[in-house]
Amino acid sequence: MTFDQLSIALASLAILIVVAYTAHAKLRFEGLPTNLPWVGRQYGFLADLRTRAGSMGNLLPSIESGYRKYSKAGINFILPCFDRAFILVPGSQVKWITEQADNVLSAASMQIEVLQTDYTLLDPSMARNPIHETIVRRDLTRSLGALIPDIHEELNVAIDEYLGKDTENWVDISVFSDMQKIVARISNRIFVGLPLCRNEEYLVNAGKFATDIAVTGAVMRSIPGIIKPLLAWIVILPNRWHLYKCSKHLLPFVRQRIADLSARRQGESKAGLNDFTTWYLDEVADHPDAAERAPEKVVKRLMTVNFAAIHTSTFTATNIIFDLLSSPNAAENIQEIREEMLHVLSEHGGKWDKNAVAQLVKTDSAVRESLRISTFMSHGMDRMVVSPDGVTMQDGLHLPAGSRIATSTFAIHHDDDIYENSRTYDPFRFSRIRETATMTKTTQGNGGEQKDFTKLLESKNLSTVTTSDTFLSFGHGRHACPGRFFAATEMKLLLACIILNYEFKALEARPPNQYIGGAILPPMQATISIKRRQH
Ligand code: HEM
Repeated sequence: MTFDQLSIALASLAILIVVAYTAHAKLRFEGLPTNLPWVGRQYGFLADLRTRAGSMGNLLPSIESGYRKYSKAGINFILPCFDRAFILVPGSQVKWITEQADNVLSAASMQIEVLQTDYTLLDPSMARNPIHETIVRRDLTRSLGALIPDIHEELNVAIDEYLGKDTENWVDISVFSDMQKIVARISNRIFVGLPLCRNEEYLVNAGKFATDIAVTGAVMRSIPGIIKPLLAWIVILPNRWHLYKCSKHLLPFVRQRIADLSARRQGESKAGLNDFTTWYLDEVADHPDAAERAPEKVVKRLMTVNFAAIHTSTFTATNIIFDLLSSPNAAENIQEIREEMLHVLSEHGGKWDKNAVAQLVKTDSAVRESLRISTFMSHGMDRMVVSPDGVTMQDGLHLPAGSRIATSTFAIHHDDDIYENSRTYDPFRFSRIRETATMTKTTQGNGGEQKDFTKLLESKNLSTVTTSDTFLSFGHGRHACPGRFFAATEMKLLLACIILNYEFKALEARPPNQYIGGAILPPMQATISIKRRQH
């Protein structure tokens, strides 16, 4: 086949997809409750097409306007997106979402649909039987204290390598790109350990695989059901390629680890292995489906958990740095955080451990505040109604099976009735209350006990890992991000390594985020100036 013939064939295929898609997408706006207001919908000539096109650039203005007009009055509204419509429920209904059983409102079904995981993760069982979630929720969280020295060591090696050691000159660094490299390293220190967590080829391709899932997931969603399996093999070629590149490193590693663990079980080796791969292999050692422990499957689990960890934490780390450096009084804020770090370190013999990290109250507040103001989700708590009879909400609205619901995460986080001066990054917004609680505890006598207790409870609910119906960056309820305990520790230690080792030039303005559909991406090209401190 000549190049021209190939082009004509591909163009015909593309036209076929678009025609089929248009017919297919029209159906997705049907079956919604008829008595709800729509926000962002176009009417008249080519209305559906214009509505979908309009949602591609930036959904946020529609969500914010619907939030102000309807959600604040406790009313649901319909938000049309490119390939489906969501019913956006008010913040007051978030608790109701968390109370529904998984066979009524499903988080997994949404992930399977949005990311098209049956195709993009290259194995439907990854999302349909998410054993890795249990491992993250249970084993990673349980082992976090013991892993802090490893995380800290890896951070130090990574910042030396990526941010440099020049104590004489100011250096411009690309924040997003360096954070991505550092996050991939730290995550893999706890997924696969040394030395693989420092293998550039593996890390780069694991990051690319994570991007593939988001990108090819969006493409796969646009392909109608009948021809989806046929086209999938072309669309997910990048996923297969990056999996192949990672497998070259992961497969020998996993095979060796299986052998080591088998030796350990027989008492031949006392190796103290403490990472995701070990926890996963221990978990599936007696699994009724032997395929779960096949090295190829373990590799896919590692790729899946890399996907869950890398972009989320990279976006967060990038946002924290830009928020801090462009905050009012940036230099003073950073100095205050630095003093807290030095004080806590000196109280813990110069070493970071679980208690020391827990005492970084101001640092924690700066992280939570950035997750609040710079959440990367315009909507969140996405769920699909999966009970065949649908479900009826507290306000009497019946949601038929197949409805997709979500809440306005960004608008809730930027509501002045919930957060005073909600559009200002105030790094100590959450620590001020926690500090007051501690002071109350030490200065009040017996009469103050009750107040003390209430304050302490309140303060506990303000740490980065605590989710609520007004703090939704990790979701909320049963499906709230299980990796958040690790992520919060990682972010605080990352900040400690950077702030204790470098000076920064404050930014005059926050480089703007980018908005694509419902996603809010941090600035990916922006740089900052840093200089290594002389110790
Ligand atoms: C700052 C970094 C992170 C952010 C902001 C974040 C955010 C989220 C959000 C919003 C959800 C969906 C919750 C819902 O639907 O209610 C989620 C789910 C999840 N996250 Fe994270 N995440 C982060 C880091 C991580 C890390 C490091 C891991 C793994 C080590 C991880 C593993 C997962 C998993 C497995 C789920 C699915 C949970 C379920 O459906 O039950 N995340 N995350």
